[in-house]
Amino acid sequence: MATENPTLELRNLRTEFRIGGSWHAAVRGVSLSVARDETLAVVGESGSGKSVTALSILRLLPSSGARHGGGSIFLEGKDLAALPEKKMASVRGNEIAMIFQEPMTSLNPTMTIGDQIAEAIRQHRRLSWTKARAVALEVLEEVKIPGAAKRFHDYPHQFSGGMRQRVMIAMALACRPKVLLADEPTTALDVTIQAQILTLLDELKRAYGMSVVFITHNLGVVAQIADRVAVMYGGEIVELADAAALFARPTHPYTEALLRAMPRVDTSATSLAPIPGSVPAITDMPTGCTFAARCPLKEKICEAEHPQLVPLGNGEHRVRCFVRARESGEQP
Ligand SMILES: Nc1ncnc2c1ncn2[C@@H]1O[C@H](COP(=O)(O)OP(=O)(O)OP(=O)(O)O)[C@@H](O)[C@H]1O
Repeated sequence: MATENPTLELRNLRTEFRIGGSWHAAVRGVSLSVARDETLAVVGESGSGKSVTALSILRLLPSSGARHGGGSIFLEGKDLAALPEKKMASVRGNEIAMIFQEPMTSLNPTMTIGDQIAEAIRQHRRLSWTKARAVALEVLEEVKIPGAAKRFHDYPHQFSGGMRQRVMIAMALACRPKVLLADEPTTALDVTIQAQILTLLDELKRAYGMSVVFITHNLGVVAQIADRVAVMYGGEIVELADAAALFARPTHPYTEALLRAMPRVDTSATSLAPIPGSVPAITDMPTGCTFAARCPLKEKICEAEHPQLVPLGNGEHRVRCFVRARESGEQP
């Protein structure tokens, strides 16, 4: 889907891992774009390639056993895949920041919260400790930590899970990145705290004019935060659409199955429909459609040929499915 002047754009990105002496792709030709002020949710089951896509953008994959298998990663037109490592190091944290599911693993338990944020700022900006601490306090206030000035001197274990995630967000946003990659940042939190963090991220995105890539397996979270959605399966995007269009007209059978597996608060239905089968291993990718083995609509062609991501109607909605494309009159 074309986004005008995207901040971040992936074109045909491919990432491979070496397993048992040969290379296998975990990200298989992913193209997407995210504009300023936009939240793109990347959704899919465990193993569908969401995290590897995010780590590939930051070039944070292990240097042995993983490789860039092709494609480009444009940040405001600059191809990160082609940058020397030294320049890439300054992009990380400065222009693109990332937050993860479990803040405790990223925080230093022996250092106060304030000093950790100040240190993160000093890695990218030439500021004195006094100035960096002042900026750190400002960002702690921006992420709405109550009594920020006092909590500045506390250690990570003195914070609740939700407050620790706010600290991680403060640290990520301290250098005003253009892009925030958020990998399941609310999964470990209870629903109320999760909703508060999603609201905070949305406010910060607007305030700073950021682009957010939000990775989750939870369509409920997608409904709360996303402007657009990329559904991933088997290392590929299988459906790409505006969030409203995706929920109104889910088209790929995998998206439909994800929606059926999603708990709902607006109906009395209590039974969820788990998706039978599992995501294929990267060592065992089928030649045809990656979802064919689990698909209720499967036809002969689905096992024999690989479908392309084709536009439906006005092109804002795309799907990688022979059957759905044919139904809508498109040729995959
Ligand atoms: N270091 C690695 N070496 C080999 N294979 C890997 C490695 N990291 C990830 N993979 C494989 O790449 C595929 C995609 O994994 P990825 O972590 O991106 O999925 P995901 O959709 O983010 O799932 P999760 O929500 O569990 O993180 C999986 O099949 C996984 O086993």
